Amino acid sequence: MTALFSLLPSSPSSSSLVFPHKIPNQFQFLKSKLNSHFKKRVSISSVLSIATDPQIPESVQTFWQWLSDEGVVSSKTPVRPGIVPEGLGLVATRDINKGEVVLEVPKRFWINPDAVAASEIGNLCFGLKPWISVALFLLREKSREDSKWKYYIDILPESTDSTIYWSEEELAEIQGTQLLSTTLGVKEYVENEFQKVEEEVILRNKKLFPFPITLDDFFWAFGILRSRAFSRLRNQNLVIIPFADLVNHSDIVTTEDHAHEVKGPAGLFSWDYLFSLRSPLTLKAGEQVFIQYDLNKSSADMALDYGFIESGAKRDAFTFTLEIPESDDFYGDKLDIAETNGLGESAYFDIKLDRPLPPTMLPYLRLLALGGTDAFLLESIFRNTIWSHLEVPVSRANEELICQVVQKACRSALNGYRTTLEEDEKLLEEGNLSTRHEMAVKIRVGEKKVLQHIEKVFKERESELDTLEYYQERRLKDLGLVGEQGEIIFWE
Ligand SMILES: C[S@@+](CC[C@H](N)C(=O)[O-])C[C@H]1O[C@@H](n2cnc3c(N)ncnc32)[C@H](O)[C@@H]1O
Repeated sequence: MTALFSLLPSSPSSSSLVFPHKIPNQFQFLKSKLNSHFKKRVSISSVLSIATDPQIPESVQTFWQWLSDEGVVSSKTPVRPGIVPEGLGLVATRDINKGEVVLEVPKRFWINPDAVAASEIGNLCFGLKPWISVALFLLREKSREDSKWKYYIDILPESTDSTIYWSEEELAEIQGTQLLSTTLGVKEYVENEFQKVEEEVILRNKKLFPFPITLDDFFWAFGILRSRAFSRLRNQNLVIIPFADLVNHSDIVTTEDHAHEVKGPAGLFSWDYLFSLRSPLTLKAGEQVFIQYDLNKSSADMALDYGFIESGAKRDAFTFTLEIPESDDFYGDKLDIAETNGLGESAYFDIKLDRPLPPTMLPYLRLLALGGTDAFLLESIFRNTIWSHLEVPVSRANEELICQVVQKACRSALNGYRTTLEEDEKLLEEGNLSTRHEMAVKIRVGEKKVLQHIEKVFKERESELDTLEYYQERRLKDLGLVGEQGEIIFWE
């Protein structure tokens, strides 16, 4: 029965990827020089008040000083960097109103494909995927003693808890999950892209890349992009904004429109585009500024991109990948119908616990299962109306088949985990898990709950098969051949 169509684990998203590493600090020898350089301006530092905070690492103080020298921050800036549970973060220096601008960063500091194009490696990067060109740019700037972004790059983390940085042993904790297959897919993707760019760009341009770039370096850059780039600005799909990227995420924030591109003063005598960040929350002095990174990301997306997940089940999800097999007798017709209705040979359906099934999932399932005495619906005369027929049950056999196949797929996915839901819940209750282990268990719990939920939905549907109305009855009704009570009307 399952041969009718296949249910695959979610496909690796080609979007996320990363890896940690330690790049030796090539700038150590400059430090004493820089320190004396900055000491001369202690008065400005104390106005900006972070030099007096012993918790703040020297690199962050130097970064702050640089922002001050460049006119990006001043004594009026209502936030400063702080050490918070999420690593570095932005802390209010005075009470801040909801919607108030907390920082503005001129375009000349943004790191994006435009910055790459305008740089020495612009020509080399022409035609590369935007993220790859920005990754190369970041790595090159990281190695340069005279980089404009040096003080910013110095405060970037070596890694996050993203699953792409996990060891084999840590990954074993997510065995059977979609997150594992996505993570492995992403790692393979990054490795392949690295091999290509190493051969075609890095090794052929030793003058511009005179330092070794390893796969780990490339993963580092990739991870920085996945966890820090802003993507929803006007005209900007991939942009790193130094300073603004210190802002952490909180699920308390339920809107996403905090970042704006505005035109404004960007120095003493110049105007430029500014990245402007507004606080979505009212804050008291000393409280942390938070934003919402992405309302649509699942827990697995968050784990992969940012290396953390929220508590609570609202991001728990399972992606069903359905596919019209080429071996299907009606492959061509089904593909045509799917494509005419905005779907394809494969279709992905993200299912969440508290949400109804995606609206096109049942029609697509019914299409996949269509055959036998229902196959007449695939004939070309039905082509304009077929989708509306698929939006409601087609026949008992068709509906029964989809119920059984989906339940079977859920059970098989549930059997792929090393632990049961009960065992996972006990582990969480007992506590004492490392950050990554806890994340792994929560991901397993989330996926299993969604799978059990889907199984239940289709089990209930299967129990209602006798009460559903199918195509033939609807057709008879349309023709006036069935009465109000469902009785067939005969004529003398
Ligand atoms: C845009 S950066 C924010 C600045 C970052 N905290 C730092 O130290 O540089 C995003 C990263 O911050 C951390 N982060 C942000 N929000 C978090 C949260 N609510 N819980 C745990 N970590 C968080 C994660 O490591 C994430 O990859």
